[in-house]
Amino acid sequence: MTNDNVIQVIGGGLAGTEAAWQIAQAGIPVILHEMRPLRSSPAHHTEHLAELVCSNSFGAQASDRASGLLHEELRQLGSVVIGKADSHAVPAGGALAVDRGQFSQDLTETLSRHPLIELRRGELHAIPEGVVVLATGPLTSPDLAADLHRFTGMEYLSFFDAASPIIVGESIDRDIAFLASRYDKGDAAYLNCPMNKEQYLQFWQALCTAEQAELKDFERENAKFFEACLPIEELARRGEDTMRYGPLKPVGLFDARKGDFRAPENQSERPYAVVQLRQEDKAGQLWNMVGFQTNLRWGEQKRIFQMIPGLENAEFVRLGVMHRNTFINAPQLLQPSLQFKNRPTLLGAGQLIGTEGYTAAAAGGWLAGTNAARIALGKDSLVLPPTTMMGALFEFISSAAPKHFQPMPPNFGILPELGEKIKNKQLRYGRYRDRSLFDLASWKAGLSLGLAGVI
Ligand SMILES: Cc1cc2nc3c(=O)[nH]c(=O)nc-3n(C[C@H](O)[C@H](O)[C@H](O)COP(=O)(O)OP(=O)(O)OC[C@H]3O[C@@H](n4cnc5c(N)ncnc54)[C@H](O)[C@@H]3O)c2cc1C
Repeated sequence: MTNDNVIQVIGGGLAGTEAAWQIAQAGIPVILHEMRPLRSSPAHHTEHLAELVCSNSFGAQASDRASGLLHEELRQLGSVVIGKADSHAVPAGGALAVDRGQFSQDLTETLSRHPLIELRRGELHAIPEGVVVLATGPLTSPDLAADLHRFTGMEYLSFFDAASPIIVGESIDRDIAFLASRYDKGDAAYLNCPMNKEQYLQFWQALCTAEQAELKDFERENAKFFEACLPIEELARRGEDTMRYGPLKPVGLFDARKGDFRAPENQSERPYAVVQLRQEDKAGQLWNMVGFQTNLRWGEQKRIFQMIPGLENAEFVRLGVMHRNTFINAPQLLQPSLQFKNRPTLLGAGQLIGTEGYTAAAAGGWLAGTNAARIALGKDSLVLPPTTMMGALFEFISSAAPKHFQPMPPNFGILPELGEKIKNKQLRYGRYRDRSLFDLASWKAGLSLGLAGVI
């Protein structure tokens, strides 16, 4: 590809894939650089674009939830990532979960077929000239990270994130595990492993005393975890009941083989704790352990997770791992258009700029890609965060941290009614009822991790 107008996107993860697609759809040629498979990150396993490194879920679908709202808006904005997520959805109650293999393979093929996209395999060691979208994620390769460090003159921020194990479906004991979605929402999509009190307490004790994998530099700096994705052993250490109020909460789950869960005589059948498994692939051959991200030694993972009723003979195709995720201090370095303040032709997207999670990465990729195309086309006005949630978030950021952001125009995107409600704090989100708008938005959609360093 020789066109002078060509835009370079670095990183073929969730954000880079979306950005490259939006640029190409705007009629601009784009080179998408992806270092895999020539060089892999510690968390990726395949050579495909938009690989999901841990859970296969993009979060709740309902449009009054932060993730669902972003899904809906991204759909309307022509997001290729959410479009393909819809095409490869697997049953997951009220969540948008995908067959990760089919999803990433389809995106790789779709982008490779686009006449304006050149998928170039190889690691970039320095930020190139021209219009560039930087989307190398939380595990940016060390050379490029050093170049970015030189360019920004600022230290990275970081936290630790972990991935959970995946189990072969046939090795799960279906006489014990039962199919159900919490509160009977949607299809009975999850496999649930019920525990009585004694089983739970033994399991809890085992987790509290289990051997951790080597933490290397993690220990020295007193590891900060991402609170929305804590390792299961860290939850266990926080108290006997913490897991029962988190991923193992027993409410809304009942084994239909035991009768009607609403009947008073069946109340005693309620489990003390429940481990949930979410379907990984369309065929239902693989299941991932929901909320079981972990940094235990692999031998310990097998020993302890096989204590879970129904998983006594579980065969693991992937075990949990933990990685340090780094990101830049976005509020100090970026404009709301995602352009770097000191080089407007360079844009950032995805978790590199602090937007944690698959859905948020796609949203940032959409915005950075759209703006990069507009810059290359010489358009003078740039799109600001266009979705309701992003709009609400940036509005909030503007008022909370005026020194870091320009005020947003009163534009609440394409679901204006919801946006207004969020802005006026009228809309509360189920389990986040007691939290502020900032907490809610930061968890799902924002530049919050960047903000955490400055507010
Ligand atoms: C261990 C772990 C567990 C996680 N669990 C979850 C979860 O359960 N749910 C969730 O929603 N989110 C989870 N996340 C976060 C999620 O993975 C990210 O938010 C999301 O993938 C970010 O998308 P991205 O495009 O910014 O980065 P990525 O998806 O990581 O993509 C970045 C891409 O850039 C490439 N790259 C890096 N450096 C270079 C270079 N120099 N040259 C060329 N290419 C390069 C990488 O190979 C990669 O393909 C987890 C992250 C980690 C690390």
